[in-house]
Amino acid sequence: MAQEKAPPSPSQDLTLEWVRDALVRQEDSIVFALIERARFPCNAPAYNPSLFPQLGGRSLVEVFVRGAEGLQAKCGRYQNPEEVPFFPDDLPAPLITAYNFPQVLHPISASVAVSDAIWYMYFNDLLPLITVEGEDGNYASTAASDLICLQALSRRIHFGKFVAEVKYRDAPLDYTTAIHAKDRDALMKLLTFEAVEEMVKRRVKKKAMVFGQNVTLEDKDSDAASQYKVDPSVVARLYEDWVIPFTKVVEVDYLLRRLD
Ligand SMILES: O=C(O)C(=O)C[C@]1(C(=O)O)C=C[C@@H](O)C=C1
Repeated sequence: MAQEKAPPSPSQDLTLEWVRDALVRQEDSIVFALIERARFPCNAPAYNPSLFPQLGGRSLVEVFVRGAEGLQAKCGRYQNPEEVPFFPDDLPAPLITAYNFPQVLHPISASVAVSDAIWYMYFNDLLPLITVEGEDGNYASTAASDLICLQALSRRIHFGKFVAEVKYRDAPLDYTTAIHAKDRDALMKLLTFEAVEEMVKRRVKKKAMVFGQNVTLEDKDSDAASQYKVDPSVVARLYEDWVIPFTKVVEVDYLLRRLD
């Protein structure tokens, strides 16, 4: 039986091809997560910090994400350098011995994060574009779907650290000059590949069409089948306006501290 081969570990194989393959794979997780979230209406009460006084001034979704991160921290999630929590303060220590994750990033990578920007974008910009207005009371399921979306987006965007590390190793001299000059614009120029960005946007739009179509047993396309569960152009816009720009900010922030 044909099976996907195991992914190479980043320490053996830290190439631009490897990190780009990882980003392509993560597109699937993001598109599927958005499709799942879009099953529910907006469910605004889950995001209102003053609705449930027993939550101490936090929204239900914030309580959910903090609680989930606490549990996952105990189970070792954040020992993996690919994972970045939204609420890093006060996370409990892991209960298990650390797995020996390959340490390919510079230690300053732990201080590079754009979690606040992802959080703000997700709730204020993206959710209104993928959900219909209204509420159905499924606040916990909605918050659980939000967590999956947020974690998938965060992993993808913070993967910029690995992309930046590869690019630095491939052309240390070019990058060193810009890093010493603290020249964000020069770094941004060095790491930008517009043709790759165009391909990414076209591919995620296509994935939203393929993964999000309504499947029927009719031979002919019915109206239902031609509607998508998440608007493919919104997924393309998510990448164009937020995912790719945030990934590039992570890359620049990482590179600026790469020689500390
Ligand atoms: O593939 C790369 O080289 C990346 O840096 C990733 C990425 C992206 O976020 O998709 C970001 C910047 C480049 O211009 C192209 C693509």
